[in-house]
Amino acid sequence: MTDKTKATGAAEQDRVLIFDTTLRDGEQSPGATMTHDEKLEIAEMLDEMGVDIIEAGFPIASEGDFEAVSDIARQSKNSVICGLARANFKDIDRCWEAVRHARRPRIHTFIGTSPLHRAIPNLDMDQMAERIHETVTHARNLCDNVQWSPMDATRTEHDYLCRVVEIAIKAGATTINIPDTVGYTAPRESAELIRMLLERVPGADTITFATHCHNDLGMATANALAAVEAGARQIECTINGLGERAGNTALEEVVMALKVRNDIMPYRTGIDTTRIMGISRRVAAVSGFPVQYNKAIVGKNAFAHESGIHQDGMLKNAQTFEIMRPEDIGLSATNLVMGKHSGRAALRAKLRDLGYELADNQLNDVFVRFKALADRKKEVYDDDLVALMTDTASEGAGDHMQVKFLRVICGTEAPQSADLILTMDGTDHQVTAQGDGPVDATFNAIKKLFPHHARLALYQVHAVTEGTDAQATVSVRLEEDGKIVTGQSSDTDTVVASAKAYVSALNNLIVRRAKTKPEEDVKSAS
Ligand SMILES: CC(=O)SCCNC(=O)CCNC(=O)[C@H](O)C(C)(C)COP(=O)(O)OP(=O)(O)OC[C@H]1O[C@@H](n2cnc3c(N)ncnc32)[C@H](O)[C@@H]1OP(=O)(O)O
Ligand SMILES: CC(C)C(=O)C(=O)O
Ligand SMILES: [Mn+2]
Repeated sequence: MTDKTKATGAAEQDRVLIFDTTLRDGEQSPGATMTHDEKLEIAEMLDEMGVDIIEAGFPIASEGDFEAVSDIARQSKNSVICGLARANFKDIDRCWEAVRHARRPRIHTFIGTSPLHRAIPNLDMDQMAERIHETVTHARNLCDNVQWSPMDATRTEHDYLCRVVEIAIKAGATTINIPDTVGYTAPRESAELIRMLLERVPGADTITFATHCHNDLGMATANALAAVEAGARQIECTINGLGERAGNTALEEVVMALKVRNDIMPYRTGIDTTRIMGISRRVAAVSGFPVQYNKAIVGKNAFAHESGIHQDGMLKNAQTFEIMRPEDIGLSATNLVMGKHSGRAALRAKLRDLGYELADNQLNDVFVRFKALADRKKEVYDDDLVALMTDTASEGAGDHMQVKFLRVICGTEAPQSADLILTMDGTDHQVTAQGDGPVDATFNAIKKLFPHHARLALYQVHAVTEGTDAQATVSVRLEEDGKIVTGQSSDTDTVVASAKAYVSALNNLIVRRAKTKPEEDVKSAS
């Protein structure tokens, strides 16, 4: 074993560590905020799929971030749990307080080292070098697993970059991450930078180099892979490439590229690739960022063939037009067409393919919903079933209210109006309200029955499948006193889906209030 493999903890030189930052850099995408429970769920899925390091959040950023990182640390099984901290003792202490609950904690501290970024905290080169020495030393005194990042490394002078990387290594950093913060580099340059650091920095062979790329010029995956070929052994990435601006390197892309082109990139990851589709769908749902149809690996069209020559080739030999098998990323291997004549056995098999393992009583419940949907739709597609499962998961047995009846009058003559019956704690309440459009009228009706001050932070609709009988999935995000809750629902009627999503968010809000306020306050607030 070489010194380098000792430092990475990897058994062999060909092992590339996967560092997922969906919950930190991914969540920084404007509008991608996830709730506490959603973060825990995604972290569990990341852990189970074999992600080596999960960056769970930025603990100093808010109480919510701190709680999320602490709880993810507590629930972690195999993954290293990492939190982000700026280059100051307060951030680092707060980060340690959160990650220390993990079986394998890591502190990730960073500072911008390029000329543009050095000007922000107004530090000259020497002062910044001193700050790096102090903060990495402090982090290392708390935790034996410390990652340091020179933010905007790809626009930092090489001599200065070598100098600060050496300081961080001497102060005890075990991983040095080289971020292309603004997605500026290109593959050859990305590789040369890692090679240059490995050659010039004393001690570089004792730590792991990581690559952290952004997709501003569409090169995040290529840049990350180039860095690996030059010696980086940790790739920082996010599910679906979620992240600031144009996003980060997509986990599914680098992992599948290393698997499919192992002949020319002989590196291994520890990822169970059959879980890719499941987590991609879940991250899309909870972040409210749908995956574009032609997205590599996880896009709806990634394995779809419509043109005759392609279909002919596929029928004769799938390898003619497919470089990987759909099953490898967890896409349905069976070709069961689901509709109103399907039974429980087919539904169970189909849901298993989609990543849902159900007990008998759960299956019975889902089957009733499936039949109701199949009565309204000719064919129930995989995405319809995923929407159905998401709906089932977001409805709790202890929900305070449910939509019982909704009739909306809409059309060219304003105002539109909604007749609504909500069952609230077992009692039906009826109301009529008007609004600017059917959804506005419906939301006004709900608000009349359940007055509140939560702000509607997001209302998003997308069609689950094609066709005029397609289901609509609606996501609603509400914000109250800095706390965020979401609700989701699907229905072939967009307004019904909207009403149910709004009510689901309000049910979550009630739970949230109960967790943060004394009993009496909760009652009076509603
Ligand atoms: C490239 C990246 O992804 S970096 C991570 C970016 N992520 C985020 O910013 C999300 C979370 N951030 C937040 O919640 C807030 O910005 C907080 C809580 C961290 C800080 O909030 P505030 O104290 O109000 O500061 P604000 O955001 O206005 O400005 C950032 C401050 O941090 C300083 N700073 C920024 N980066 C660093 C760093 N790496 N090390 C030390 N200080 C830093 C800035 O100089 C500025 O301080 P100043 O106001 O004294 O000049
Ligand atoms: C905090 C750092 C690693 C970052 O996200 C970036 O530079 O893009
Ligand atoms: Mn980043």
